[in-house]
Amino acid sequence: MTRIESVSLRRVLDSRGNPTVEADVLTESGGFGRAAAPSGASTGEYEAIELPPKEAIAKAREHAVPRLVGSVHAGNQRDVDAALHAADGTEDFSEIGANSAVAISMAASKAGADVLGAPLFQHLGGTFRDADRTFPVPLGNVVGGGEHAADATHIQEFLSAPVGAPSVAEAVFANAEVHAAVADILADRGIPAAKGDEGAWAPAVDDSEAFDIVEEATERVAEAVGFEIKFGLDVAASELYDADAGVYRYGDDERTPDEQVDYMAELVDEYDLAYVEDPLDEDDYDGFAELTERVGDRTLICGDDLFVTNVERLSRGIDEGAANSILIKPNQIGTLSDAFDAVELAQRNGLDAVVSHRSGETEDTTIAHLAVATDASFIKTGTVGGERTAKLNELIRIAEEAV
Ligand SMILES: C=C(OP(=O)(O)O)C(=O)O
Ligand SMILES: [Mg+2]
Repeated sequence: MTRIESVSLRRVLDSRGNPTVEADVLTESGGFGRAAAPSGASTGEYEAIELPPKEAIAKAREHAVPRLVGSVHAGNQRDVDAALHAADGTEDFSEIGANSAVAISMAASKAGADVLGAPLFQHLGGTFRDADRTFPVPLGNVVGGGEHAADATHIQEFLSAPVGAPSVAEAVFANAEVHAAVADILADRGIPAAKGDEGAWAPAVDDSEAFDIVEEATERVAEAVGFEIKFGLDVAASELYDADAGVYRYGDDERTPDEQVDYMAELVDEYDLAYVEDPLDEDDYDGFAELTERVGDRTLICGDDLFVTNVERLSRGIDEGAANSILIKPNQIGTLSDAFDAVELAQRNGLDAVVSHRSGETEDTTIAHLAVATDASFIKTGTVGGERTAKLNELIRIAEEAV
């Protein structure tokens, strides 16, 4: 029923205006799925390899498409993803490109769901998925800089976290209100701001003023909506770390690794942060472990560049107590099966999963379904902008359909 009849690949635009890979998968019974690869800017050193889209498409047409067409069933995601690995033959998808792999993997999952007539979250989550389970809380990027905007904050993302929201929809709307409140506060202070790659405000303020602004915005909106809104960070600390000098650079200020751990722990307590992603460099398992030991009982310490959705790096992190949550980005590892394996390993060991977009995105909504299917605690997918609201609006629809 779900045997693959054709796989078409093309270049389309992502939200930064760069070309990316889009895949169409058609089954013999007429099931259809389409998906496009996102793309990071603050990419981790250990991520699967993204090839230039033209090259990724040519290689996938040569090696992957012949293995899939006529032999693999789109409804069996493990078989699809095993065929992609076999076609590639490397550890990091450097032959066909993780961008081709993830586009095909996600498109096949949608074609499988289409044949079944099931929503994608149900196809991925399985028939015994508990309909009563809670939904992921959306983390909304409201102020940011780093690699996502020039002349803005050093910390890459300040994330609104509406942890007390009674529903997904109210959480999504609250994040949009925090984004708007930030704009009002910036205007009151006479600070002009453009937006960064993910739609967050990117003012030329130092990080301490950004904390002040985001704290005020979340408090204001929490009071108006009547539920708790905390906030969190993606420090993206690998981008701040100067490995030669062994220090983190915040403009002219620098912090040693020990000072960085202290600084992060102080921020958690000063602002009651709900979430801290990549507080340390991607090679610093020890620093992650120390910080998790100090504040992991009251916040999530999340590994993005540290784990890159990779079960081997995650296993080491579990052994060493580095982090109590993992960021899940399917394109970091290349297939949905690999992403699922990372979620399962994390959850079996008591870590939270946080499903995430990339800074370069498309209208693709697969991650909204993935977050619900895996019972992820949080989903990080921006606040405003069409490629971000595509996922947020899909979450609202899923929540309506799933009850
Ligand atoms: C979404 C992120 O940014 P990018 O896609 O640029 O890695 C991130 O670092 O979590
Ligand atoms: Mg990150």
